Amino acid sequence: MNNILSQINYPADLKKLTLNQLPQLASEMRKFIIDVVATKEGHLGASLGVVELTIALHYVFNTPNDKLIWDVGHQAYGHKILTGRKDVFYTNRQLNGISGFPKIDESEYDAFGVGHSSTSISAILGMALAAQLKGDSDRKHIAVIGDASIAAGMAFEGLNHAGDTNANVLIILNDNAIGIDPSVGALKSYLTEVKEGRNPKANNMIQALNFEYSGPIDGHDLPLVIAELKRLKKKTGPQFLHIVTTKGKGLKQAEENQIVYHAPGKFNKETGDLFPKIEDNLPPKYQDVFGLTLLELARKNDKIVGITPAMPTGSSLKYMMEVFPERAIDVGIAEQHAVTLAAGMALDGLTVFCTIYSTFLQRAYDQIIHDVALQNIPVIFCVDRAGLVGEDGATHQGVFDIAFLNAIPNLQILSPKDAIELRNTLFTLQLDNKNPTVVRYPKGRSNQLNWQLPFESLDFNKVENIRKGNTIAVFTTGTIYETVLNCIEKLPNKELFSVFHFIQIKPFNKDYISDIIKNHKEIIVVEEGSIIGGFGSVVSQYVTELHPNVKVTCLGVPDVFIEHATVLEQQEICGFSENKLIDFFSKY
Ligand SMILES: Cc1ncc(C[n+]2csc(CCOP(=O)(O)OP(=O)(O)O)c2C)c(N)n1
Ligand SMILES: CC(=O)[C@@H](O)[C@H](O)COP(=O)(O)O
Ligand SMILES: [Mg+2]
Repeated sequence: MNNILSQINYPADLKKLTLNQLPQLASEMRKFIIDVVATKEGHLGASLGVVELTIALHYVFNTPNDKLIWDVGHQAYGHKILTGRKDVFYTNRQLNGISGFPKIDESEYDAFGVGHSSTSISAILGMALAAQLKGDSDRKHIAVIGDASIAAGMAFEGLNHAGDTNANVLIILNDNAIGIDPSVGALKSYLTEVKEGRNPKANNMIQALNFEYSGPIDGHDLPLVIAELKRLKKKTGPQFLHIVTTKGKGLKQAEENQIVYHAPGKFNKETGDLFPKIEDNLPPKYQDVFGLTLLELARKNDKIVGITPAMPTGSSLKYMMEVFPERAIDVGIAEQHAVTLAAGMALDGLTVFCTIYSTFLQRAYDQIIHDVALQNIPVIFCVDRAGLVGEDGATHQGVFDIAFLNAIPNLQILSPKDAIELRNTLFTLQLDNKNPTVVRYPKGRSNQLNWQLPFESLDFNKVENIRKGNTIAVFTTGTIYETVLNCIEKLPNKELFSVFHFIQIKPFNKDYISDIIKNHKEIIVVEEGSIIGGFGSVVSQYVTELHPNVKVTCLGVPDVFIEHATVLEQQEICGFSENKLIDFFSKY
């Protein structure tokens, strides 16, 4: 029964409620979020944890005039529901539906687009300083940031600057002691001690940065949170409020199993139980091919270490962490640190596998260039979620890595075509790796049930001729090769097409291209990455140089941000879904 929520579409409606009605609204909002996420999927635990805070913020402040930024934004479902998107919330993360993250072009209440963590303090400070410069002293500026996200370097850069201003900013630390996986680091220990009243220096760290600190308070005590926000609203200068919440609050299973219920997939909305997963006869996820193979290799090679910035579960480094906790490290949300830490360890003779999602590796670009490639340090970067990622959408696409990595000297870039090749790539690299190397693999499952075969060493320079045709050479790299091959086998004119798989994108095997060109008139490149600067660009560059009469056509991700949808829909939009490829090839 959404008796109160049914009357609320905007904060103005919320403000008409009495304080006594708000706890009932909180419980209706939780039920609404659970009902929708149970069937449509998405991020659950974080939004359940901030229902009271969300209500309190929109009750006390004057949004959208006052600026409110949610760090990462995976906890902003309640915010979306209270700011005009309740009726379309069922479209969350779907094609043409609302985004799973705040987005400035979706609503005037979304003050800043988010998805990657730890940006909120800098952005809100920017707005607060802009207001000051424009002579607006009334506007308020609030950023909500989690305990895992505040530990990142960028958040500290923002705090350091904000504390040196008299800007009207309120930073709210939503401390639930967990990120996706349990929070780590000395800051986490400090916050735990503050919450438990064990730290005699309690709050000094924030106060030392010149913030007025308040808390820790119970973030589920709605009257208390409202009273505190009202008090802080009257203040000027940098304020910091520390609230303590429970991730998954209100759904027993989500509170008890916070890692799984961060984004649980479909579940029973009445009981909260996950639907039983029949995973026994499914091929492995690529992340598990990485995680389980690394563990297998680490058992035999004691030089192997693993590093993840805050994604032990998502990257499956957790398997190695369970068995070799001292050799597999979660550094928290700290991609830049992870890369340079890897450089330090590798320089001392360790075989370092640093696993980072493609989208989050963007944050460590300078570290890859300056700390690793420039010094030719043989770190092995395992770049997960490389390619289209589906429902997380534009902020999380792993489609730029080939383009941004290709420009870096000394780097070897590998894109195995399937699970077995990924497994053998990892095996080969730990035998003897002299250069910094990137191994890319996508989100989702492979198609190979029996993938744990005896290891084989690979020659990465070899280009594999997977199918022989007589006129057109189709070049692919990575797992998209399979879609390409399947399409070609269905064509009436299939005798035209040869298919080649390049596991190694860089250094590029240009000698082999000359061989291929002797027997083909034209080249088509298909890749699951940005067309501009991607694998196709490299092919075009060499072919134009060496064989200017040979035509090269590139299919890949066009020069636009690809929004949330399923991966198949995104492939359709980009023009390399099965249907689109069949249409394309059959015109030859
Ligand atoms: C730069 C970056 N690295 C990693 C992630 C993946 N990620 C999304 S949410 C999250 C944990 C956030 O934890 P916290 O800030 O404590 O928020 P909570 O989920 O507890 O509300 C992580 C690691 C990200 N979004 N951005
Ligand atoms: C909010 C966020 O950044 C993560 O939760 C991300 O959605 C994880 O992606 P995967 O689901 O692919 O692990
Ligand atoms: Mg947290």
